[in-house]
Amino acid sequence: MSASKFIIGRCKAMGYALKGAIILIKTEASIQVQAAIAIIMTIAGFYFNITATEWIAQTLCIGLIMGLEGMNTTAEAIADFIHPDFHEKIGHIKDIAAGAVVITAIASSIVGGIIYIPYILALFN
Ligand SMILES: Nc1ncnc2c1ncn2[C@@H]1O[C@H](COP(=O)(O)OP(=O)(O)OP(=O)(O)O)[C@@H](O)[C@H]1O
Repeated sequence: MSASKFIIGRCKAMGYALKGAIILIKTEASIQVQAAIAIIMTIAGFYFNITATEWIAQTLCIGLIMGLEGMNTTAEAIADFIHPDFHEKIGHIKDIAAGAVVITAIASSIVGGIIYIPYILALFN
C-alpha cells in the first residue's frame, strides 16, 4: 500500500470515529450527563487552579469514564441487535458492561476526592 493511500485511509477512519463520538454525545443520555460533569470538573479545575499533574489525572478519569461508557453503549447495541427479546444472558452481558463503567466511576470519584478535598478544606481555613 502506498503512503498516500495509507494516510487517506487513516484520515477516513478518523472521520468515522469522530462521527461515532458525535453520535454518542448527541444520543446517549449517560454520556450527556458525564459530559456535563466533565464541564463542571473543568470549571472546578480552573477555580481551584489545580496543578498540571492533577489536570492530567482529572483528564484521564474523564476520558476513561466517557470512553468506557461508549464501549458499554456498543455492547448494549450489539446485544439488542443479536437478541432484541428478553434473555437472561443478554441481561447478564448488559449488567457486566455497565459494571465496568461503575468500576471506573468509583476510581475516578476517589481521584476527584484526593484532588479536591484538600482545596475545599483550605477554603475553610
Ligand atoms: N433483552 C434483555 N434481556 C434481559 N435483561 C435485559 C434486557 N435488556 C435490558 N435488560 C436489563 O436491563 C438493564 C438496563 O438495560 P438497558 O438496555 O435499558 O440499558 P441502560 O442501563 O438503561 O443503559 P442506557 O441508558 O445506556 O441504555 C440491563 O443491565 C439488564 O439487567
